[in-house]
Amino acid sequence: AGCSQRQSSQALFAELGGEPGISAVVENLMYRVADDSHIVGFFANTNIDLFVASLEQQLCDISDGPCDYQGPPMDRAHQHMGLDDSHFNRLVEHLDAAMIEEGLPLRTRNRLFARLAPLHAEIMRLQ
Ligand code: HEM
Repeated sequence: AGCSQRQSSQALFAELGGEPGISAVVENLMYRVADDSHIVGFFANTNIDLFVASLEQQLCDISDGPCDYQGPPMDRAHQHMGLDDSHFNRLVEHLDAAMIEEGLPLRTRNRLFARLAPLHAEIMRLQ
């Protein structure tokens, strides 16, 4: 019981492995996106280095890490891309698979998804 109490009070950022952990997950995610013909087209004109840096910063920020997300709000960042739930769910599946492969336990993955879930409405707002 002592252990789980300590674990539940640990910042999500630390559970994710800090910046190296987040960056490993994001890199793993990008290989999966690159291999997925259902969504890779959205990134055709994207500067991947900038995208990766921005996503890492956002994940650090929402996991209570020492970062301030400096990118555009999620509705503007994704406006008029024609995204629907099939694209969103695919990205979430890849993110989960990436976190599993990087060794993150269910509870950590679920904690991150709980913080990403509210972004769904924002991302879909201007489609
Ligand atoms: C929880 C879901 C998502 C999160 C947290 C997220 C996060 C981000 C972030 C942080 C950026 C960078 C904004 C910038 O600095 O310019 C971004 C841009 C982008 N996102 Fe997402 N995104 C999500 C869902 C999706 C989905 C489902 C797709 C398509 C399958 C997608 C495609 C893109 C593309 C193509 C860009 C780059 C736009 C550009 O080239 O400037 N995103 N997203």
